[in-house]
Amino acid sequence: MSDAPVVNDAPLVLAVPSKGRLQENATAFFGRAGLKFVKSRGERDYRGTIAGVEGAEVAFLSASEIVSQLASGAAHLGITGEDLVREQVADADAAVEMLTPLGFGHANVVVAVPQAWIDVRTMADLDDVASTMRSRHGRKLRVATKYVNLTRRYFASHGLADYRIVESLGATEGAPAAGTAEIVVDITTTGATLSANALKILDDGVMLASEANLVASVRAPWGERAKTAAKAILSRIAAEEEARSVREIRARLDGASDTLGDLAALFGARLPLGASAAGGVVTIHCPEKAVFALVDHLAKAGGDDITVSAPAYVFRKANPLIERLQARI
Ligand SMILES: Nc1ncnc2c1ncn2[C@@H]1O[C@H](COP(=O)(O)OP(=O)(O)OP(=O)(O)O)[C@@H](O)[C@H]1O
Ligand SMILES: O=P(O)(O)OC[C@H]1O[C@H](OP(=O)(O)OP(=O)(O)O)[C@H](O)[C@@H]1O
Ligand SMILES: [Mg+2]
Repeated sequence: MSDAPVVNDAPLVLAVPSKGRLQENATAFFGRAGLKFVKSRGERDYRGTIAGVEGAEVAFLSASEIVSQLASGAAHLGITGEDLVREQVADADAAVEMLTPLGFGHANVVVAVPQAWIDVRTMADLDDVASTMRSRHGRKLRVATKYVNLTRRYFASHGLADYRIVESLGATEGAPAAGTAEIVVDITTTGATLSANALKILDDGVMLASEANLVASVRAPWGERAKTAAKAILSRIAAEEEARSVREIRARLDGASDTLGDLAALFGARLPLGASAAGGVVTIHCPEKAVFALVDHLAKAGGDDITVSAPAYVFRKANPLIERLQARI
Protein backbone atom coordinates (compact mmCIF):
# COMPACT_ATOMS: atom_id res chain seq x y z
CA MET A 1 0.00 0.00 0.00
CA SER A 2 1.31 3.42 -0.89
CA ASP A 3 0.66 6.47 1.23
CA ALA A 4 0.88 8.78 -1.77
CA PRO A 5 -2.04 11.21 -1.84
CA VAL A 6 -4.69 10.32 -4.38
CA VAL A 7 -4.70 12.98 -7.05
CA ASN A 8 -8.14 13.52 -8.44
CA ASP A 9 -7.55 14.10 -12.10
CA ALA A 10 -11.03 13.13 -13.25
CA PRO A 11 -12.45 15.15 -16.11
CA LEU A 12 -15.50 17.32 -15.68
CA VAL A 13 -18.75 15.65 -16.74
CA LEU A 14 -21.28 18.04 -18.29
CA ALA A 15 -24.76 16.48 -18.63
CA VAL A 16 -26.83 17.78 -21.55
CA PRO A 17 -30.44 16.86 -22.45
CA SER A 18 -30.33 14.52 -25.43
CA LYS A 19 -34.08 14.19 -25.98
CA GLY A 20 -37.40 15.72 -25.06
CA ARG A 21 -38.53 19.26 -24.40
CA LEU A 22 -35.21 20.72 -23.33
CA GLN A 23 -32.87 19.31 -25.97
CA GLU A 24 -33.18 21.91 -28.70
CA ASN A 25 -33.01 24.93 -26.40
CA ALA A 26 -30.13 23.48 -24.40
CA THR A 27 -28.06 22.83 -27.51
CA ALA A 28 -28.81 26.34 -28.77
CA PHE A 29 -27.85 27.76 -25.37
CA PHE A 30 -24.42 26.09 -25.40
CA GLY A 31 -23.99 27.09 -29.05
CA ARG A 32 -24.50 30.77 -28.19
CA ALA A 33 -21.90 30.42 -25.45
CA GLY A 34 -19.41 29.16 -28.04
CA LEU A 35 -19.48 25.62 -26.63
CA LYS A 36 -19.57 23.18 -29.51
CA PHE A 37 -20.00 19.48 -28.77
CA VAL A 38 -17.94 16.93 -30.65
CA LYS A 39 -19.37 13.44 -31.04
CA SER A 40 -16.48 11.49 -32.41
CA ARG A 41 -18.52 8.31 -32.96
CA GLY A 42 -21.51 9.86 -34.72
CA GLU A 43 -24.99 11.12 -33.75
CA ARG A 44 -25.91 8.15 -31.54
CA ASP A 45 -22.76 8.56 -29.43
CA TYR A 46 -23.83 9.34 -25.86
CA ARG A 47 -20.46 10.73 -24.81
CA GLY A 48 -18.78 13.72 -26.38
CA THR A 49 -16.22 16.44 -25.81
CA ILE A 50 -16.26 20.23 -26.16
CA ALA A 51 -14.20 21.82 -28.93
CA GLY A 52 -11.38 23.84 -27.38
CA VAL A 53 -12.10 22.91 -23.75
CA GLU A 54 -9.62 20.50 -22.15
CA GLY A 55 -10.71 18.11 -19.40
CA ALA A 56 -14.44 18.04 -20.10
CA GLU A 57 -16.68 15.16 -21.13
CA VAL A 58 -20.26 15.63 -22.29
CA ALA A 59 -22.90 13.07 -21.28
CA PHE A 60 -26.08 13.14 -23.39
CA LEU A 61 -28.95 12.06 -21.13
CA SER A 62 -32.67 12.57 -20.49
CA ALA A 63 -33.66 15.51 -18.26
CA SER A 64 -34.60 13.19 -15.41
CA GLU A 65 -31.42 11.09 -15.71
CA ILE A 66 -29.41 14.32 -15.50
CA VAL A 67 -30.95 15.01 -12.08
CA SER A 68 -29.95 11.55 -10.81
CA GLN A 69 -26.39 11.99 -12.02
CA LEU A 70 -26.06 15.44 -10.45
CA ALA A 71 -27.47 14.15 -7.16
CA SER A 72 -25.11 11.15 -7.05
CA GLY A 73 -22.12 13.17 -8.19
CA ALA A 74 -21.64 11.23 -11.45
CA ALA A 75 -22.02 14.55 -13.31
CA HIS A 76 -20.50 17.87 -12.26
CA LEU A 77 -22.67 20.27 -14.26
CA GLY A 78 -25.94 19.81 -16.09
CA ILE A 79 -29.01 21.40 -17.59
CA THR A 80 -32.36 20.19 -16.38
CA GLY A 81 -35.79 21.31 -15.17
CA GLU A 82 -36.17 22.64 -11.61
CA ASP A 83 -39.37 20.55 -11.29
CA LEU A 84 -37.32 17.36 -11.69
CA VAL A 85 -34.65 18.51 -9.23
CA ARG A 86 -37.22 19.34 -6.52
CA GLU A 87 -39.08 16.08 -7.15
CA GLN A 88 -36.18 13.66 -7.38
CA VAL A 89 -33.66 14.98 -4.83
CA ALA A 90 -34.70 14.72 -1.19
CA ASP A 91 -32.48 17.56 0.08
CA ALA A 92 -31.87 19.39 -3.17
CA ASP A 93 -30.19 22.42 -1.64
CA ALA A 94 -27.56 20.21 0.01
CA ALA A 95 -26.84 18.10 -3.07
CA VAL A 96 -26.86 20.66 -5.86
CA GLU A 97 -26.46 24.37 -6.54
CA MET A 98 -28.81 26.00 -9.03
CA LEU A 99 -26.31 28.27 -10.79
CA THR A 100 -28.74 30.19 -12.97
CA PRO A 101 -32.19 29.89 -14.54
CA LEU A 102 -31.94 29.74 -18.33
CA GLY A 103 -35.12 31.39 -19.61
CA PHE A 104 -36.50 28.32 -21.40
CA GLY A 105 -38.33 25.15 -20.44
CA HIS A 106 -40.91 27.14 -18.49
CA ALA A 107 -43.63 24.96 -16.98
CA ASN A 108 -45.79 25.09 -13.87
CA VAL A 109 -46.44 22.07 -11.67
CA VAL A 110 -50.14 22.41 -10.83
CA VAL A 111 -53.04 20.83 -8.97
CA ALA A 112 -55.92 20.40 -11.43
CA VAL A 113 -59.47 19.21 -10.82
CA PRO A 114 -62.41 18.51 -13.16
CA GLN A 115 -63.97 21.73 -14.54
CA ALA A 116 -67.31 20.19 -13.53
CA TRP A 117 -66.40 20.72 -9.85
CA ILE A 118 -67.66 24.30 -9.98
CA ASP A 119 -67.57 24.84 -6.20
CA VAL A 120 -63.98 23.69 -5.88
CA ARG A 121 -61.61 26.59 -6.46
CA THR A 122 -58.93 26.35 -3.76
CA MET A 123 -56.86 23.83 -1.83
CA ALA A 124 -59.19 24.44 1.14
CA ASP A 125 -62.20 23.48 -1.03
CA LEU A 126 -60.29 20.39 -2.15
CA ASP A 127 -59.65 19.50 1.49
CA ASP A 128 -63.43 19.63 2.08
CA VAL A 129 -64.04 17.32 -0.88
CA ALA A 130 -61.40 14.87 0.37
CA SER A 131 -62.83 14.82 3.92
CA THR A 132 -66.35 14.32 2.64
CA MET A 133 -65.29 11.47 0.36
CA ARG A 134 -63.55 9.82 3.27
CA SER A 135 -66.34 10.22 5.84
CA ARG A 136 -69.38 9.63 3.60
CA HIS A 137 -68.04 7.04 1.20
CA GLY A 138 -65.04 5.59 3.02
CA ARG A 139 -62.83 6.30 0.00
CA LYS A 140 -59.76 8.45 -0.37
CA LEU A 141 -59.42 11.13 -3.01
CA ARG A 142 -57.09 9.75 -5.71
CA VAL A 143 -54.41 12.02 -7.18
CA ALA A 144 -52.72 10.92 -10.41
CA THR A 145 -49.17 12.22 -10.75
CA LYS A 146 -45.52 11.46 -11.40
CA TYR A 147 -44.61 14.28 -8.96
CA VAL A 148 -45.14 12.14 -5.87
CA ASN A 149 -42.79 13.98 -3.52
CA LEU A 150 -43.78 17.50 -4.60
CA THR A 151 -47.44 16.53 -4.18
CA ARG A 152 -46.91 15.08 -0.67
CA ARG A 153 -45.05 18.20 0.45
CA TYR A 154 -47.56 20.64 -1.06
CA PHE A 155 -50.63 18.82 0.22
CA ALA A 156 -49.09 18.53 3.70
CA SER A 157 -48.35 22.27 3.72
CA HIS A 158 -52.07 22.83 3.06
CA GLY A 159 -53.11 20.38 5.78
CA LEU A 160 -54.59 17.98 3.25
CA ALA A 161 -54.14 14.37 4.37
CA ASP A 162 -57.15 12.36 3.12
CA TYR A 163 -55.83 11.38 -0.29
CA ARG A 164 -54.00 8.59 -2.08
CA ILE A 165 -51.46 8.96 -4.86
CA VAL A 166 -51.88 6.96 -8.04
CA GLU A 167 -48.51 6.98 -9.75
CA SER A 168 -48.76 7.91 -13.37
CA LEU A 169 -46.05 7.45 -15.95
CA GLY A 170 -47.66 9.42 -18.78
CA ALA A 171 -50.94 10.87 -20.11
CA THR A 172 -51.67 11.86 -16.50
CA GLU A 173 -54.41 14.32 -17.49
CA GLY A 174 -56.45 11.40 -18.86
CA ALA A 175 -56.75 9.74 -15.43
CA PRO A 176 -60.00 11.42 -14.27
CA ALA A 177 -61.80 10.56 -17.52
CA ALA A 178 -60.42 7.02 -17.37
CA GLY A 179 -61.71 6.69 -13.81
CA THR A 180 -58.33 5.89 -12.26
CA ALA A 181 -58.15 9.13 -10.19
CA GLU A 182 -60.32 12.15 -9.33
CA ILE A 183 -57.67 14.85 -9.76
CA VAL A 184 -54.15 15.30 -11.15
CA VAL A 185 -50.87 17.02 -10.35
CA ASP A 186 -48.91 17.62 -13.54
CA ILE A 187 -46.82 20.08 -15.43
CA THR A 188 -48.38 22.58 -17.82
CA THR A 189 -47.09 25.22 -20.19
CA THR A 190 -49.85 26.34 -22.54
CA GLY A 191 -52.71 24.73 -20.62
CA ALA A 192 -53.89 23.00 -23.81
CA THR A 193 -53.66 19.49 -22.37
CA LEU A 194 -55.61 20.44 -19.23
CA SER A 195 -58.37 22.10 -21.31
CA ALA A 196 -58.58 19.16 -23.66
CA ASN A 197 -59.21 16.97 -20.64
CA ALA A 198 -61.76 19.35 -19.05
CA LEU A 199 -59.53 20.10 -16.07
CA LYS A 200 -58.90 23.44 -14.31
CA ILE A 201 -56.07 24.68 -12.09
CA LEU A 202 -57.00 25.58 -8.50
CA ASP A 203 -56.55 29.28 -7.67
CA ASP A 204 -53.76 28.41 -5.23
CA GLY A 205 -52.78 25.28 -7.11
CA VAL A 206 -49.47 26.33 -8.68
CA MET A 207 -46.99 24.24 -6.70
CA LEU A 208 -43.88 25.31 -8.54
CA ALA A 209 -43.00 27.63 -11.43
CA SER A 210 -40.21 25.71 -13.10
CA GLU A 211 -37.73 26.45 -15.85
CA ALA A 212 -34.53 24.92 -17.13
CA ASN A 213 -31.54 25.64 -14.90
CA LEU A 214 -27.80 25.27 -15.09
CA VAL A 215 -27.15 23.04 -12.09
CA ALA A 216 -23.91 22.07 -10.32
CA SER A 217 -23.37 18.95 -8.24
CA VAL A 218 -21.92 19.49 -4.78
CA ARG A 219 -21.07 15.77 -4.47
CA ALA A 220 -19.16 15.31 -7.74
CA PRO A 221 -15.38 14.75 -7.49
CA TRP A 222 -14.20 18.32 -7.98
CA GLY A 223 -10.48 17.92 -8.68
CA GLU A 224 -8.30 20.62 -10.20
CA ARG A 225 -8.85 19.39 -13.74
CA ALA A 226 -12.65 19.44 -13.39
CA LYS A 227 -12.55 22.89 -11.75
CA THR A 228 -10.41 24.31 -14.53
CA ALA A 229 -12.77 22.94 -17.18
CA ALA A 230 -15.80 24.27 -15.26
CA LYS A 231 -14.25 27.74 -15.16
CA ALA A 232 -13.66 27.67 -18.90
CA ILE A 233 -17.27 26.65 -19.53
CA LEU A 234 -18.82 29.04 -17.01
CA SER A 235 -16.75 32.00 -18.17
CA ARG A 236 -18.10 31.58 -21.72
CA ILE A 237 -21.66 31.16 -20.46
CA ALA A 238 -21.41 34.22 -18.20
CA ALA A 239 -19.78 36.26 -20.98
CA GLU A 240 -22.67 35.46 -23.31
CA GLU A 241 -25.25 36.18 -20.60
CA GLU A 242 -23.59 39.51 -19.77
CA ALA A 243 -23.36 40.43 -23.47
CA ARG A 244 -27.06 39.81 -24.00
CA SER A 245 -28.03 42.43 -21.43
CA VAL A 246 -25.73 45.23 -22.61
CA ARG A 247 -25.24 47.40 -25.66
CA GLU A 248 -21.89 48.92 -26.53
CA ILE A 249 -21.97 52.59 -27.42
CA ARG A 250 -18.97 54.24 -29.05
CA ALA A 251 -18.89 57.93 -29.71
CA ARG A 252 -16.50 60.67 -30.75
CA LEU A 253 -16.53 63.33 -28.08
CA ASP A 254 -13.57 65.53 -29.03
CA GLY A 255 -12.79 66.88 -25.59
CA ALA A 256 -16.37 66.95 -24.33
CA SER A 257 -15.89 63.87 -22.15
CA ASP A 258 -15.70 65.90 -18.94
CA THR A 259 -19.25 67.10 -19.56
CA LEU A 260 -20.61 63.55 -19.57
CA GLY A 261 -21.69 63.50 -15.94
CA ASP A 262 -22.16 60.35 -13.94
CA LEU A 263 -23.28 57.84 -16.58
CA ALA A 264 -23.49 55.05 -14.02
CA ALA A 265 -25.95 56.98 -11.86
CA LEU A 266 -27.91 58.40 -14.81
CA PHE A 267 -28.19 55.31 -17.01
CA GLY A 268 -26.68 52.35 -15.14
CA ALA A 269 -23.85 52.46 -17.69
CA ARG A 270 -20.14 51.60 -17.36
CA LEU A 271 -17.02 52.93 -19.05
CA PRO A 272 -15.15 49.62 -19.41
CA LEU A 273 -12.12 51.17 -21.09
CA GLY A 274 -11.94 54.18 -18.79
CA ALA A 275 -13.30 57.72 -18.83
CA SER A 276 -10.43 59.38 -20.64
CA ALA A 277 -11.47 59.09 -24.24
CA ALA A 278 -8.40 58.03 -26.21
CA GLY A 279 -8.35 60.03 -29.44
CA GLY A 280 -11.66 61.53 -28.40
CA VAL A 281 -13.46 58.17 -28.61
CA VAL A 282 -15.34 56.82 -25.60
CA THR A 283 -16.70 53.28 -25.18
CA ILE A 284 -19.74 52.81 -22.97
CA HIS A 285 -21.60 49.66 -21.90
CA CYS A 286 -25.19 50.37 -21.05
CA PRO A 287 -28.37 48.41 -20.30
CA GLU A 288 -30.41 47.83 -23.45
CA LYS A 289 -33.37 49.83 -22.17
CA ALA A 290 -31.27 52.96 -21.56
CA VAL A 291 -29.65 53.06 -25.02
CA PHE A 292 -31.63 55.87 -26.62
CA ALA A 293 -31.70 58.08 -23.54
CA LEU A 294 -27.92 57.75 -23.35
CA VAL A 295 -27.52 58.47 -27.07
CA ASP A 296 -29.54 61.69 -26.64
CA HIS A 297 -27.39 62.61 -23.67
CA LEU A 298 -24.18 62.08 -25.68
CA ALA A 299 -25.54 64.07 -28.62
CA LYS A 300 -26.38 67.00 -26.32
CA ALA A 301 -22.85 66.84 -24.89
CA GLY A 302 -21.51 67.33 -28.41
CA GLY A 303 -20.90 63.67 -29.29
CA ASP A 304 -20.83 62.54 -32.91
CA ASP A 305 -20.68 59.26 -34.82
CA ILE A 306 -22.50 57.59 -31.94
CA THR A 307 -22.49 53.89 -32.79
CA VAL A 308 -24.51 51.27 -30.93
CA SER A 309 -23.80 47.57 -31.23
CA ALA A 310 -24.59 44.33 -29.44
CA PRO A 311 -21.46 42.51 -28.27
CA ALA A 312 -21.31 38.74 -28.66
CA TYR A 313 -19.41 38.21 -25.40
CA VAL A 314 -18.36 40.36 -22.46
CA PHE A 315 -15.69 38.59 -20.40
CA ARG A 316 -15.25 40.13 -16.98
CA LYS A 317 -13.09 39.15 -14.02
CA ALA A 318 -16.10 39.01 -11.74
CA ASN A 319 -18.13 35.97 -12.76
CA PRO A 320 -21.26 35.34 -10.69
CA LEU A 321 -21.58 31.73 -11.93
CA ILE A 322 -18.05 30.76 -10.92
CA GLU A 323 -18.49 32.55 -7.59
CA ARG A 324 -21.68 30.61 -6.85
CA LEU A 325 -19.97 27.34 -7.73
CA GLN A 326 -16.82 28.06 -5.74
CA ALA A 327 -18.86 28.86 -2.66
CA ARG A 328 -20.13 25.26 -2.69
CA ILE A 329 -17.20 23.04 -3.69
N1 LIG B 1 -44.92 21.57 -21.72
C1 LIG B 1 -44.02 20.88 -21.02
N2 LIG B 1 -44.34 19.67 -20.61
C2 LIG B 1 -43.45 18.93 -19.94
N3 LIG B 1 -42.24 19.33 -19.58
C3 LIG B 1 -41.87 20.53 -19.95
C4 LIG B 1 -42.72 21.36 -20.70
N4 LIG B 1 -42.08 22.47 -20.91
C5 LIG B 1 -40.89 22.35 -20.32
N5 LIG B 1 -40.73 21.17 -19.74
C6 LIG B 1 -39.54 20.73 -18.98
O1 LIG B 1 -38.90 19.65 -19.65
C7 LIG B 1 -38.64 18.61 -18.73
C8 LIG B 1 -38.52 17.30 -19.44
O2 LIG B 1 -39.72 17.00 -20.06
P1 LIG B 1 -39.76 15.92 -21.21
O3 LIG B 1 -41.18 15.84 -21.66
O4 LIG B 1 -38.72 16.24 -22.19
O5 LIG B 1 -39.30 14.63 -20.50
P2 LIG B 1 -40.15 13.65 -19.60
O6 LIG B 1 -41.61 13.93 -19.77
O7 LIG B 1 -39.60 13.73 -18.22
O8 LIG B 1 -39.72 12.29 -20.17
P3 LIG B 1 -40.20 11.70 -21.53
O9 LIG B 1 -39.15 12.08 -22.53
O10 LIG B 1 -40.25 10.25 -21.25
O11 LIG B 1 -41.53 12.32 -21.86
C9 LIG B 1 -39.77 18.75 -17.74
O12 LIG B 1 -39.52 18.12 -16.53
C10 LIG B 1 -39.85 20.24 -17.58
O13 LIG B 1 -38.83 20.70 -16.71
O1 LIG C 1 -49.78 22.65 -20.99
P1 LIG C 1 -49.33 21.98 -22.26
O2 LIG C 1 -48.60 22.92 -23.16
O3 LIG C 1 -50.46 21.29 -22.94
O4 LIG C 1 -48.21 20.88 -21.89
C1 LIG C 1 -48.39 19.97 -20.84
C2 LIG C 1 -48.20 18.56 -21.28
O5 LIG C 1 -46.88 18.36 -21.80
C3 LIG C 1 -46.25 17.30 -21.08
O6 LIG C 1 -46.40 16.08 -21.67
P2 LIG C 1 -45.43 15.55 -22.82
O7 LIG C 1 -45.91 16.04 -24.14
O8 LIG C 1 -44.03 15.86 -22.47
O9 LIG C 1 -45.69 13.99 -22.78
P3 LIG C 1 -45.35 12.98 -21.57
O10 LIG C 1 -46.57 12.98 -20.70
O11 LIG C 1 -45.13 11.69 -22.27
O12 LIG C 1 -44.13 13.49 -20.88
C4 LIG C 1 -46.93 17.32 -19.73
O13 LIG C 1 -46.82 16.09 -19.05
C5 LIG C 1 -48.34 17.66 -20.07
O14 LIG C 1 -49.07 16.53 -20.41
MG1 LIG D 1 -42.85 14.87 -21.18
